[in-house]
Amino acid sequence: MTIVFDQVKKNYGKKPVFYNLNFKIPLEPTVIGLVGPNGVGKSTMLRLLAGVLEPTEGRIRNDQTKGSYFKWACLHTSFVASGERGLMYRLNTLENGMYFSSLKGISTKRTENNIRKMAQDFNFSNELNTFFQNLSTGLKKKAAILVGAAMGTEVLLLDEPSNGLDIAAQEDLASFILDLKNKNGNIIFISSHDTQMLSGVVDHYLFLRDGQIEQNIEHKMAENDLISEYRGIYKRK
Ligand SMILES: Nc1ncnc2c1ncn2[C@@H]1O[C@H](COP(=O)(O)OP(=O)(O)OP(=O)(O)O)[C@@H](O)[C@H]1O
Repeated sequence: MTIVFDQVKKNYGKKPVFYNLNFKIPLEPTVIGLVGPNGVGKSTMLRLLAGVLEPTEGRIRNDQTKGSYFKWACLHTSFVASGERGLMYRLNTLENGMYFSSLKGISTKRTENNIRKMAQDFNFSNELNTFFQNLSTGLKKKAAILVGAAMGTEVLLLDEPSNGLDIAAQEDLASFILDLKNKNGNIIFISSHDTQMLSGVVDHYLFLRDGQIEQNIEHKMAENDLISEYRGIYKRK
């Protein structure tokens, strides 16, 4: 199964973000890093993949599905927003998991069980019953990632997942992402500026520039190589 971008153009009002995106992403267990400077379109790309945004022109499709991409994406992708947004403030993490699963028509019991299980690996078990509004910034981030992952969709879309996490939580996140890929077979897209986290987990990089994919690098990179590549592409000294 493959997600295909056919001549995708995306504007906000008159402002173009993507001009003419043509690429294919095979849906196999992998971690894909979206990289590029502020404002280049990483979050927009994740939202297009999630079906939250529609292309202004062109089409996104799944090569195995006849219906609309939006319908497929609702059931098969989970988008975890950056910042402290994303979950319902007056629900705890278990309740949030059940709430968002019911919106997607996914088994709430399965999500609840997944959250309890995954929380152990993610060092979050003691926080499961805390209202989202009462969690710290980093713990809100963890809660949102946990809920996204526990819904069990094949594709997980993480927007700046390591922002606000302390050092131990960053390590938890990296091993959590690798487990999702290796044990659950997930396809994980990550938008991030965190070169250390990226170099630890990413198998495939998409460098965005000027409304296009400037470089498509299908292998892991050590952090120094990633930074050199970045400097080369964006002409940073
Ligand atoms: N809802 C919106 N309405 C209008 N313009 C928007 C909207 N969302 C994003 N933009 C603009 O689209 C461009 C791409 O934004 P996007 O958030 O996708 O970039 P990004 O690469 O994720 O940036 P960052 O690294 O700062 O998070 C930016 O110029 C931004 O100002």
